Amino acid sequence: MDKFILSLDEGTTSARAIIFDRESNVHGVGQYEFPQHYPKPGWVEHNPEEIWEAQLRAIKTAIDRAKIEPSQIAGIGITNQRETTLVWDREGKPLYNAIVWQCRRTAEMVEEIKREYGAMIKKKTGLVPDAYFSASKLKWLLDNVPGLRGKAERGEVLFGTVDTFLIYRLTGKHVTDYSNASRTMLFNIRKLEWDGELLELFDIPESVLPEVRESSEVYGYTKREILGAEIPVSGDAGDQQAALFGQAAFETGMVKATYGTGSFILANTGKMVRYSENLLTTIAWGLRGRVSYALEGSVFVTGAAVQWLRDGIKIIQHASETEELATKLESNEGVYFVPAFVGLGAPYWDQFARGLIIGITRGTGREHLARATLEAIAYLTRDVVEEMEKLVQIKDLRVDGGVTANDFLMQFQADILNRKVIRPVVKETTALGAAYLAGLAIGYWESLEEIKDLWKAEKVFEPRMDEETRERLYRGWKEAVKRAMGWARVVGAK
Ligand SMILES: Nc1ncnc2c1ncn2[C@@H]1O[C@H](COP(=O)(O)OP(=O)(O)O)[C@@H](O)[C@H]1O
Ligand SMILES: O=P(O)(O)OC[C@H](O)CO
Repeated sequence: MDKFILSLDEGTTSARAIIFDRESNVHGVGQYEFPQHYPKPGWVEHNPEEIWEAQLRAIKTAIDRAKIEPSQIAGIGITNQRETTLVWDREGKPLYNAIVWQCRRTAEMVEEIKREYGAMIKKKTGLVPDAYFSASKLKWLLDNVPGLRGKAERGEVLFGTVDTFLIYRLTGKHVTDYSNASRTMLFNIRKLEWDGELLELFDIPESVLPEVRESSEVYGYTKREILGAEIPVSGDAGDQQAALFGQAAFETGMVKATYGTGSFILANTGKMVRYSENLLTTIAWGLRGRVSYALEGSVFVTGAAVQWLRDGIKIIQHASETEELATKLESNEGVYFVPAFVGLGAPYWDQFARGLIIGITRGTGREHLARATLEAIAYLTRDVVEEMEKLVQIKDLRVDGGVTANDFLMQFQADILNRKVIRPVVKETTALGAAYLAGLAIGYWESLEEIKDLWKAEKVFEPRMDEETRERLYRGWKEAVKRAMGWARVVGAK
């Protein structure tokens, strides 16, 4: 009987499950959204039970649609929204809502820590201190959830990112992988261990931490009552690292951009730990006794700005309408939109920036806002690629994620970068990367060479904008960003 790999892609807004075969064809997909909770301005939470339910339903739907038996699943790969912080007890019961990566509740705490310890943190973890990462979120939980610290000190609390929570529920094992650990701001990326000094700084008891493993190995087997079969869970990577893997970007200098809720641009730097002032150094994966590193530019809001046009100000009904609206105009006519809803990530790292639309005249309409939103996504990517280029030579950009369905944006991206933008045939690169990691651990795929051969381009966008236009547009963007920075401080908002 044919065997398949099941990949779980637990994202910020929905949980997906995808069944792949050896040629990386998709046989079944299940996807369910779950609620976002915003208890206060700038705060973002998920209910872990809602994540779990969505993920389980997605698994069952994917298996049904693929018309296979659970016993035909050779292995399971897990990939996840990163940094989002959960605590639960030994029975697997959540002790609070998950604090989502976008949540700003610890921004002030991190500003203080950054002033004194910024350089030390960057050296050890590769990260620019920010409320984005798990460390301050976990400290907040231990300091604010009644009784939690006491329980933690008695060894009754388990911490983890979403991968760890799912693996715990599926197998009963408390583990994570190098790529996810590298996003906590508690993990030493050179020594490959939890860092004592950082644990002390954030006041985190060691007993809550998961064991850190490679991204491709058997962590445990699914409990029989869940799927009626004991299936090895054998791959785990943060979603952006998994996408780099799924794009077969195995060589130094290869770059991918995933455009979803936010955008995440990663360059493989191989064995080299490269530091950039305004980018993150992160672990790409641990595989077959070797750790690979990456440089990352994390842009917090891109596709979410398109969602805001749809659900916030309601000027469109479907995300795809932005393409038609944008192409009604010859140019942006001077209108720029900086979607700094939760501050700005790479390369600006301004926790207090806020969204801005500038250049509005009486003639400004929906099409200008749509175009400015799509253009912003491309400018934000160029901001990151320019920083990366200072350290690695970049040839072209492999792209994936929901937003890449937008051909106007992909062409504009190629134009504004003056580089080829390549979209692959398999769009589910993140899930595919996790599937590959799971399959490599159990011999479903043998080698990286085999995987490289499976990667195929669907469309190549060639740059065709003249230099004068490109640089003039980009200068306008840089000016708009300056005006958005620090705004929450100006108006005294938290
Ligand atoms: N045709 C399109 N043009 C622009 N944005 C789009 C289009 N289709 C989807 N999106 C955006 O893509 C995002 C969803 O992409 P996805 O990769 O599923 O994100 P995530 O994994 O972060 O949940 C949404 O924010 C949506 O607004
Ligand atoms: O859920 P996504 O795909 O937007 O990814 C979120 C990132 O992992 C956050 O670092």
